[in-house]
Amino acid sequence: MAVIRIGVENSNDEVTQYQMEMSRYFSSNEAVWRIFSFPIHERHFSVVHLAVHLENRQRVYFTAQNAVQRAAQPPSTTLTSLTVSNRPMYDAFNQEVHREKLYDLNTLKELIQTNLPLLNEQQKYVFDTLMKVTNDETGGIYFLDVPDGTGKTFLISLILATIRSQNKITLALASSGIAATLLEGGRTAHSALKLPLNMQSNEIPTCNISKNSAMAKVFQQLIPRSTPADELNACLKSSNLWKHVKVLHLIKNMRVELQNDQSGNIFSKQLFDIGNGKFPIDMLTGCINFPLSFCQLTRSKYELIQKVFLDVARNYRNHDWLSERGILAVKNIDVNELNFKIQEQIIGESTIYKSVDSATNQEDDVVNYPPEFLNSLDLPGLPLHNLQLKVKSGCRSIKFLSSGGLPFHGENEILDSTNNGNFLGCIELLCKFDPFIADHSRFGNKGKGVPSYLSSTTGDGFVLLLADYVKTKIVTEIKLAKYFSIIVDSTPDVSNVDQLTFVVRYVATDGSPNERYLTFIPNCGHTGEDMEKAVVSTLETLDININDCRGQSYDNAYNMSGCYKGLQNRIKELNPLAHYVPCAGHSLQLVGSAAAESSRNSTEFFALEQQLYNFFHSSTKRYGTFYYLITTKTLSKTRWSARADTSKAMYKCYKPITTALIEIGTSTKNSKEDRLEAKQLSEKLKSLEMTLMICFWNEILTKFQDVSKILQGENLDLDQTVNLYEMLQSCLMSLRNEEQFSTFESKAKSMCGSRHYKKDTQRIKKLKLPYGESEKEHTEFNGRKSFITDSYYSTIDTLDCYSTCPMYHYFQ
Ligand SMILES: Nc1ncnc2c1ncn2[C@@H]1O[C@H](COP(=O)(O)OP(=O)(O)OP(=O)(O)O)[C@@H](O)[C@H]1O
Repeated sequence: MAVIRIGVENSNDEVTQYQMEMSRYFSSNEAVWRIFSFPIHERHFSVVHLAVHLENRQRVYFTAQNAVQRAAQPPSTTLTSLTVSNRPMYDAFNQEVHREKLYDLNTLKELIQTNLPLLNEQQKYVFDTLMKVTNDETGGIYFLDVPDGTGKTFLISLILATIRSQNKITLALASSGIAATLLEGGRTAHSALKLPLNMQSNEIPTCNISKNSAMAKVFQQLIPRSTPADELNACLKSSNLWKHVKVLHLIKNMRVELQNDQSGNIFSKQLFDIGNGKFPIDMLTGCINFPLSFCQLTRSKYELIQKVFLDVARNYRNHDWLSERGILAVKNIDVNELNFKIQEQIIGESTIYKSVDSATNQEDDVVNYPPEFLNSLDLPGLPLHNLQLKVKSGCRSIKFLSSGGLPFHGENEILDSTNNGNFLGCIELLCKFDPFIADHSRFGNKGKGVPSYLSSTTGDGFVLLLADYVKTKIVTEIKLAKYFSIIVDSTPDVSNVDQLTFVVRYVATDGSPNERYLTFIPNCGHTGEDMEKAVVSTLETLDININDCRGQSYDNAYNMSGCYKGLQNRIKELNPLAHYVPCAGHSLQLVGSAAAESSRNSTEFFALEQQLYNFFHSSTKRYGTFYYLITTKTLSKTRWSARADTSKAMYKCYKPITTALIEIGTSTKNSKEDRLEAKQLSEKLKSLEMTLMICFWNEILTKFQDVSKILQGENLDLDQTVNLYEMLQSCLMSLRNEEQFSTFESKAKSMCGSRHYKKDTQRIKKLKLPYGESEKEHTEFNGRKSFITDSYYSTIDTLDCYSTCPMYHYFQ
């Protein structure tokens, strides 16, 4: 604890005493609090522990150097600054004057015209007295000694309006924020007079009241450190100033007068009597005893809740019922306790929402005002840091829809309309089971300009909040993990906007590998340089240090993998430890694509697959009759799973497909073109070469597909990748022999019924021999041998080429 000691000359100097003990803050509120002997407002205790004294938050400003400098050149106080003519002060003054002249004169005049004739006799007297001294500019100190309900707010508002309507300035100041809100243009005294309460910019966050100043003398008078009797003597009425104060009274209770509320009248008188000390004091406890006629007293908070909020579990949905009742409490702590007790009686799961508090001036104040300190504040007018609520169905629906990537909105945003989309549909469904949300939904969505929790704007806001929350969580995890790798790829979305998908991988603190999507970057360009800018700026925005990047994985396109201008090399120039690993799944697809084009028979085989797909899908009738024969997937260059599915379907349903094609080709119910196309397809399909291709590719693609699926798993490591490749390679190589080919061949022959290769049944072309070569020197393969060499082996060799390709070495 930092203690500032000030030399003592007068032992009765209360200000010094306090400064000596605790370095506490002083204000007039303190005086009033002590005079009245009860706290007027929880957050307005004038004796406040400085941040300097809060545990673990010490702020010590004085060092050996600045203490000397401070003594030589003391900083100017708010008051002394006023006397120095400087530009900022002048501007601030003008601003204040301007602010006070902004009132709408017509509205003020209307208010005066309406309320002035309503004043009762006492109010009129007070009004006339105060307006006279204002107009005469004679001035004075007036004390309005009035009990509650006598119309002081009504009267003061009228006085303020009258002065302001004359284009004059009048300040409505109150010691607490709540009191200030009751008056038009009302402000707290410390805000309007710039009393030094700003602990952010003020290095000495105490009142600048020097020991011998006039203000210190006032404090000495007001707050003696003695017996209650001394304190009474020191109250405002005993002050020297009091003889200059003119006291005005209002007695007539306007609430009773206007509403004819006699119980209110009795209560008001009783309060008055308490104030005047007319209630007897219990000698044992020193407290006053309330008479039995004083209100309806309850013995516990629970009983009070039962009396005011009877059967709240059922009635809370009735807003009119709710708006008629409330429990007032002096302290926020009691208000919160009552709230929780009432809430407990309502059925439903409650959720705690926490505020996100941070100092706006990130550079300096983050240290002085840590979140723990900000969260500990219990400010009037603001919810607590921990807010417990029972409304969440709307948020849950948003979470459900966004996690499933489902569209939210429909053609309109009207509840109970058929085309209002998934979100309002969910709400309508919830309304059937949750009475609370059903009750809330009766406010509906009134449309533009009327805020509603069910509007698309609010919904979008929630989605953004959820996205932000998830993103922040991922970034926090990355920072905890420290090292990470990035995966980036671009692809056009459904609206044809090119999106760069940004994914990170990291090992969480529990040792599990995590792969998380972070963001989409639209239209960032396709060159390595463009991509580099996008990646670097994204990491910067997310406050992730690129130096902690240990890996990069992209597809094998040149702009990504290029060893000079590719993204991988550019990132490596920034951080040499960011090793590049090409996408294993993508490498396999590329090898597969090359193999599919390695021989004429392979190309024809995949073309036939596509033709069959088109043929069956082009007619709904055909599709309806034969849908079970074919896969619904069209071939894709990059998605090999589609090819694997189609080949499998062709292999498994070879017989039914050929039969169906023959049926279509011979039935006169079909058009000539369809019959012709079906015949051509069935002939192609029944050829020995195509049937061999079906058997062979089915075997290969099934293996590729299995490996590809494992390669896409998020828990795969590089060792496993290399093992998988090696396994696939040895599988392929085990197929590369005539014996294995014979197995495929006999299977194909039994499937299609044909025993001959096309080449063997065709007329042998006469060869054009180069000059000097004889026909004997030239060996012509038969159909089988040609197929093995040109199609079977060449496909296997192309597939095997990954073992020599650079990607494979990367993995190794
Ligand atoms: N002369 C008047 N004519 C009509 N209504 C009046 C008059 N004076 C006061 N009222 C009404 O009486 C009610 C109580 O007045 P007001 O709130 O000004 O009293 P108050 O002394 O400030 O009360 P409290 O001490 O409880 O804050 C208000 O509804 C106010 O509009």
